[in-house]
Amino acid sequence: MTPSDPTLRPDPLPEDADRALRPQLLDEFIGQAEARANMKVFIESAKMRGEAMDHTLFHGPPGLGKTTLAQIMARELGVGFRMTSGPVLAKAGDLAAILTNLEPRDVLFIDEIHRLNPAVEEVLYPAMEDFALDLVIGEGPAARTVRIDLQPFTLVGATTRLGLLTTPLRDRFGIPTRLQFYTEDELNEIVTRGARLLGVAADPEGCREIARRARGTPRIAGRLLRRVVDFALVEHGGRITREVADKALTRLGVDHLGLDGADRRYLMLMAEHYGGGPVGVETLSAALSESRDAIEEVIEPYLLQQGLIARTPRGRMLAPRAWRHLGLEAPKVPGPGQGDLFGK
Ligand SMILES: Nc1ncnc2c1ncn2[C@@H]1O[C@H](COP(=O)(O)OP(=O)(O)OP(=O)(O)O)[C@@H](O)[C@H]1O
Ligand SMILES: [Mg+2]
Repeated sequence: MTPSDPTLRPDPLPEDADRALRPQLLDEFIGQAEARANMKVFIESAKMRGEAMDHTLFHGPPGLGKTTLAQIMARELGVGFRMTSGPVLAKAGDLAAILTNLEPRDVLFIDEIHRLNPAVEEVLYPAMEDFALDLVIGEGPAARTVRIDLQPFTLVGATTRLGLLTTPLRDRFGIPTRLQFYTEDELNEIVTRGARLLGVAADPEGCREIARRARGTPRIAGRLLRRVVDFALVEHGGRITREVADKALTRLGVDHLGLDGADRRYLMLMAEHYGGGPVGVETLSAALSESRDAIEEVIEPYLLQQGLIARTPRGRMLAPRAWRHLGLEAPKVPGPGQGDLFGK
């Protein structure tokens, strides 16, 4: 396969420094202790057996390390890494071309696997199960199926929306792995390591402040670190202290819980216009001019994890913690349907 192949898009790295901060080996990867310990065993076992590792599905909110772990897997297994994504694979033939070009035991990474077109997904079933490709030759009554054997390979899928995967696809992954938001301590380690790799002087309290406000997400931690470095260099003599981090993050609109402008707009809308809910996601999407996907994949998971909102069958609701965070008084008389949260 040549680099000009449209299905082999380059790794989406927004900034060069991203590459420098990306852990290369399982032991450098901080956090996700449970997933990492399991992966270590599965990788070791596959190497001992000399077989392709079982198909693995990473799911969880954006920026938690799905792509990074897929690359680490290939490196630790000592096999090739091929990368594509659901929306890029338009036709069954696109995927067939990639599959027939794999070397034995290669890792094929399909990002956004919930966005595969159904015709492409059908090709994947026999490929995953039997390492085979079923080609239909001819049309009408003369059509017949020819089976082509593939090299054994490991499919690694990544998705932010597990619920959108079809059951047959989901069932074919032997190792489904959910990635969690990172703890403040883990992010602190990531930020400290990042500062070291970027060669900037940073106080422990400075790193801690960035970690606390990174929304549980390594990608955000890396981005905030780079912005704080900018402020530190230009306005504060180059050293990251707690004060510098706090000033920089406040200027960037990141509050003490790590919420950004989009998060606060979401919470304020619910508080000011809907009395704390329940509000349907479509209503929120229209009022905020954000896509429903962005709301469900990017904004809500962290707000839910932080106990700022709750999902109920009738829609989203603000939790008491969100009212306190916004500095607003929660309505005294629960609105209709608020019994779920206020213990009616
Ligand atoms: N455990 C970790 N330790 C250090 N850095 C990490 C860790 N996990 C992720 N990162 C960094 O965070 C960034 C985002 O990671 P990655 O691209 O793997 O996320 P993702 O889950 O694939 O996100 P998306 O869903 O948007 O594709 C990368 O720059 C990576 O270097
Ligand atoms: Mg990714």
